[in-house]
Amino acid sequence: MSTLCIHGLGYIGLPTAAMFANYDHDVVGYDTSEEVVTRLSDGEVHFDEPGLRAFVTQAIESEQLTISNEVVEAKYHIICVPTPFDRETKEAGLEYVESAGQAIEPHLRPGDTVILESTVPPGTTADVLRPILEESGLDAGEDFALAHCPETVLPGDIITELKQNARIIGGVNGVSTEAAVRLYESFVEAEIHTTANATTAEFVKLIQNTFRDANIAIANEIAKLAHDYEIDSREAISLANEHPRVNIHHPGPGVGGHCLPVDPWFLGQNSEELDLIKHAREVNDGMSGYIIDILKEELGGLEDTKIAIFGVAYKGNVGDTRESPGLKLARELQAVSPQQEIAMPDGGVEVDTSSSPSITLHDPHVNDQTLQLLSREEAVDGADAIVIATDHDEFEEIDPLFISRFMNNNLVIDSKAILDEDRWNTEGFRVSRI
Ligand SMILES: NC(=O)C1=CN([C@@H]2O[C@H](COP(=O)(O)OP(=O)(O)OC[C@H]3O[C@@H](n4cnc5c(N)ncnc54)[C@H](O)[C@@H]3O)[C@@H](O)[C@H]2O)C=CC1
Ligand SMILES: CC(=O)N[C@@H]1[C@@H](OP(=O)(O)OP(=O)(O)OC[C@H]2O[C@@H](n3ccc(=O)[nH]c3=O)[C@H](O)[C@@H]2O)O[C@H](C(=O)O)[C@@H](O)[C@@H]1O
Repeated sequence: MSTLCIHGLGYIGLPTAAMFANYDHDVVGYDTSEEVVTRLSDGEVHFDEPGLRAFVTQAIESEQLTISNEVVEAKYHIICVPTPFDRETKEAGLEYVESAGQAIEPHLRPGDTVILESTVPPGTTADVLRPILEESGLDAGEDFALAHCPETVLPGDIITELKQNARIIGGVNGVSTEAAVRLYESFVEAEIHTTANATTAEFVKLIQNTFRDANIAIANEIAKLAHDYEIDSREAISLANEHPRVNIHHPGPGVGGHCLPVDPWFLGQNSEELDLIKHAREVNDGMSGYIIDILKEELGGLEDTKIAIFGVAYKGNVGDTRESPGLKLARELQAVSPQQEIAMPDGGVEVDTSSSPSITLHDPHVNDQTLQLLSREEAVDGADAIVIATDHDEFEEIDPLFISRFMNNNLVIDSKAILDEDRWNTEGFRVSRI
């Protein structure tokens, strides 16, 4: 069994480190964050993912996985660091990939293999990471192997998908590809596909998420069309999907997470050819505006209203709020009424926010002190409308009769179509589905 150093112990690196360790490799998990290292060393898993705590504990207790704040020499280095998205430039930040490369370079030995798992724009492994590693005086493909092996696991089901998803591996040459394949074969149960080069593997990963994003954009546009024809978009989509070659996804409040809304931009980072893909992004980003229009129409305007948003996680049953549609909706609602500047007698200026809708947030899965999340009852107290923005299981169980006692008005926008509409109607609610 091989020695491995995993760089970055987040949603991807930590389960990957534990997986290799539980398959008898000697793994050192390295993270630059002192907090992450300390918490993991104390046996605490710092984010919410089903089954992960026990899986990591098993790996640490068997002494196959060690948590460290230092990079070590290893036969395999696997890079799972963030690739953040710059909303202004719409580009990938590669600074963490670069610093991981710089940290590996002094420890690199002939015969070692470096694998980049982070999601990156096409060309990153060959044009950004390779030159940094070659500062060591060793040649990629000759003295050490270098490959990209993108990660495709679904948050909420990471441990199962790590083993069961097909892998795409592309090295800077055939020897590099083979070295990476040999490693992943130790636990991957699905097929391992190889590509001509690392850039193809990077491209494949990005078009998978781009396809899903564009498909959801079609679903969102269908939902808006169906609304105009006064028909149920979900029923129509489900019936359309009875065709053997049609698979339309589900409409909703927009597309969240740090992958689907971001990867289409990574795909176009070094090309001028994004067109339909860019438009699909705009359709998905426009869903918060569409919900605001429904709220305005149903409430006769938003002045002095109170809107409760249920769900600020980016999707159901996770606690991650990156690119959250619920939070985007809250921000846009707060900006709906232009705040009036009032000239004061002393010559100063005050901002009158009295006409802006007031927003409350509720999410049983999110634990973020900065968001001022409220309990279910506090959030709906005096509210004119509830917007269900995430399909958490808990929301399906909400008792409309109980909720109605607190509310000032009776509107519910169910953007995920998870409520029992008849039951809510019976208790006097007007339910509008996306
Ligand atoms: N979370 C997901 O669902 C998926 C993520 N990805 C991709 O995987 C990559 C990692 O994503 P996440 O695990 O979600 O990120 P994350 O933010 O959860 O974790 C990244 C970790 O890397 C650490 N780190 C930063 N720079 C480092 C360095 N130079 N050396 C060692 N550690 C360093 C951070 O402290 C953090 O703990 C990203 O490119 C992401 O797009 C791919 C598929 C799924
Ligand atoms: C092609 C694909 O399924 N990619 C997955 C995706 O994970 P992620 O959790 O971001 O995906 P998701 O479950 O589609 O959710 C993204 C967003 O899309 C929304 N969503 C999803 C499906 C749908 O029919 N309608 C819809 O509106 C969700 O509510 C959420 O806001 O991106 C991950 C990644 O690349 O990080 C990748 O590993 C996962 O396999």
